[in-house]
Amino acid sequence: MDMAWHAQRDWPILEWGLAGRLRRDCMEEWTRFIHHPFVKGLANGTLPQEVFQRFLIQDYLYLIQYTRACALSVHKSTTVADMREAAALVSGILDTELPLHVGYCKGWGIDEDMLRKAPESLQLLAYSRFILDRAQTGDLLDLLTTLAPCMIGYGEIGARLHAAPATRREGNPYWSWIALYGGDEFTTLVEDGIRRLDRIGQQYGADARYPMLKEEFSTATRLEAAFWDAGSEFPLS
Ligand SMILES: Cc1ncc(CO)c(N)n1
Repeated sequence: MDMAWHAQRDWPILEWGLAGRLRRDCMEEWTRFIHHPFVKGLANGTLPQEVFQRFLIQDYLYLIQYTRACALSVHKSTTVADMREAAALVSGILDTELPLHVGYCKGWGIDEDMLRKAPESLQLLAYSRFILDRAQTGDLLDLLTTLAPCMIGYGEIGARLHAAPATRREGNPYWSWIALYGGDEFTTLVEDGIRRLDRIGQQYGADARYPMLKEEFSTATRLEAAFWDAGSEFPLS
């Protein structure tokens, strides 16, 4: 029996609509992102703790920049319904995800002061400034397309690792990370994001603009793949 995880069978919405088309057309970059050695280290628990800590610090700084870009999606919305949806995502990150991240870092011995004082890595600078550029110069569709690999990719990684028989559960220090991104709450967020991208795509003429959208999705995916090494510049302590 084939035990491998297939989006088509295990999470079909991943292949649906505009997001599905972009993911398929950028499969080479996508594979490098979601099957990165860092992800394998999370799955089998062999990733060195210090490497994970340095990554978490950069990821916290990333979420702040990501939230600033999301805030611009409120400004770019042209209907009150779209504004509300965008604003809900901004408060969701500020009130739920960021405090969770701070609590999670504390469990790994990283306090808030360390988070605040940490220098931004080149990977973070490149990725966040790319997102903020698309957020400032593009419209709502450019922005949501640029933000899509982040949300969908972590959702797919979470779902894959959660389901894979090869993933170590007991005694794996990274199981809580896997459970978060493979859990129901994050899964629902990703599914809402996939539907929203498709709806905005239809509204904003995605078909005619597809080459540019593909470029945005592809670049963001390459930057996600590079981001696994975001902590590598900075030794702890
Ligand atoms: C770099 C990165 N991409 C995606 C996510 C998912 O929120 C995250 N926390 N960090």
